[in-house]
Amino acid sequence: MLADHTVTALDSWRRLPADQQPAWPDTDALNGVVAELSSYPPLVFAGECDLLRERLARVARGEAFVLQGGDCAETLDAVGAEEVRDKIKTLLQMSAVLTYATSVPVVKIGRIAGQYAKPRSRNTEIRDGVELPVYRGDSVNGLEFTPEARTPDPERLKRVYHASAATLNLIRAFITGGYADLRQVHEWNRDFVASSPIGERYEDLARAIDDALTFLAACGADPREFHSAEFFSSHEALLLDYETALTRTDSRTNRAYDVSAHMIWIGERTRRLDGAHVEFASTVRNPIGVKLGPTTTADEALALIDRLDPEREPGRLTFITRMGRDKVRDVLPELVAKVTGSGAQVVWLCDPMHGNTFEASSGHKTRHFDDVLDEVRGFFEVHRALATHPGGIHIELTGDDVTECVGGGDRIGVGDLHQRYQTACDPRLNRYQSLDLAFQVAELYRARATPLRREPAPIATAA
Ligand SMILES: O=C[C@H](O)[C@H](O)COP(=O)(O)O
Ligand SMILES: C=C(OP(=O)(O)O)C(=O)O
Ligand SMILES: [Mn+2]
Repeated sequence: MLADHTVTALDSWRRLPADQQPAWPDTDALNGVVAELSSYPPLVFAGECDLLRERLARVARGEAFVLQGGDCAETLDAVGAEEVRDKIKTLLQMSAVLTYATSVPVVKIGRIAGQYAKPRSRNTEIRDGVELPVYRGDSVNGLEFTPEARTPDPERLKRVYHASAATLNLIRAFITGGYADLRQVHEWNRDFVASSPIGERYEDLARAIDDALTFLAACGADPREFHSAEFFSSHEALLLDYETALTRTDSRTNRAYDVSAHMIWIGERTRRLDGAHVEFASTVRNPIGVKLGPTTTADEALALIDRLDPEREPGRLTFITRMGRDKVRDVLPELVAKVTGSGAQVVWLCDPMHGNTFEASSGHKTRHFDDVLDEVRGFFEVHRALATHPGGIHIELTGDDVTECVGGGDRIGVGDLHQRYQTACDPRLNRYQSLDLAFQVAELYRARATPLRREPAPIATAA
């Protein structure tokens, strides 16, 4: 179905400034790796990318909700079955909460199976007077603070390809092998319920889902309907050599697809209109996301639509806004109003993580659960006021019991951060905080349709 990679059409980005690319010490070595990757099989199929685009089109039309989540930075040593299962489990539990409470389909997209490259604020890091290149994700260099580990090594790109393939293989096995069967709602909670109020709240919901499934079965519904779920992969398309090497021309349509993931997104630091990342994304047919930070102007958003979604095709373009809790209510309304006014039908997601990062007194990079929730609340308020669709959330999370973000139902404090601070880059919500957030988002979604001001009902008078 997929023909050989044709270099020429896909290399138009090379003429343009490409921000955040590693300083690979040996260009020949990089080119050798790129040539090898270009001959590897696709990680996902073009038809699957099309399916996600159709699912996202429903979201753009206001008929479905997106849950996109996973690590800030995946690491090559965390591709075990347990790690992948626990992330999937967390996303499935969140999705069950959201689906049940919102009564709309939840499109599940992992930041997974390819999320290995990081844009950074600085090029170097100084520790005890020693200055080394900053960690840029496992596809570029190692986290360890040594000159050897921090030197970019293109061989890592091949390791990332294989790790992504292994992760996708596990995901496909879990999802189609019955693990995502809705009748497993209790199973996903098994190690959680006794110990926590959120686990208990989830268990109540799982019982309600069970009852609903029993009722449907009694009505004659086919239980196989609930056997598997749809799950899609995504990552930031940062390293353009890697993404180009994994781009193939689909022989059905003769269009190029980046077959490293179903959806790719452009980060806040690389979304410049005259830059290489926007150019690359414009040449592939996958659903595309763009992160929009607080300095984004409405004109920039409209120009991004012209570049990335010239045909105004619902599902093609997703704006992932990450304004910060203190700015979302001021900045987002104009963007949403002007984009909607232009007639474009984009998906709006809220990333409440990246605008709310701060350094705790302990020195840890962290986020407060209340700030995360407040940005989501602001996002819902803005969409409610404009009668537009709050399409979903984009979260950094893990299935592990980490202590990286403060607050939330289990009240992690700054003094607790050192206990299990395991992230390779940004602080993630742990499983408890993620489920907590899902319950709160579900409530916000349910309340979204309520008019802001209710006029008193007219009193009926007898004729
Ligand atoms: O994940 C996002 C960015 O890569 C990350 O927030 C950058 O962090 P830095 O400011 O520590 O470089
Ligand atoms: C780098 C990231 O975000 P942003 O581009 O929004 O800063 C990220 O999603 O990890
Ligand atoms: Mn991040």
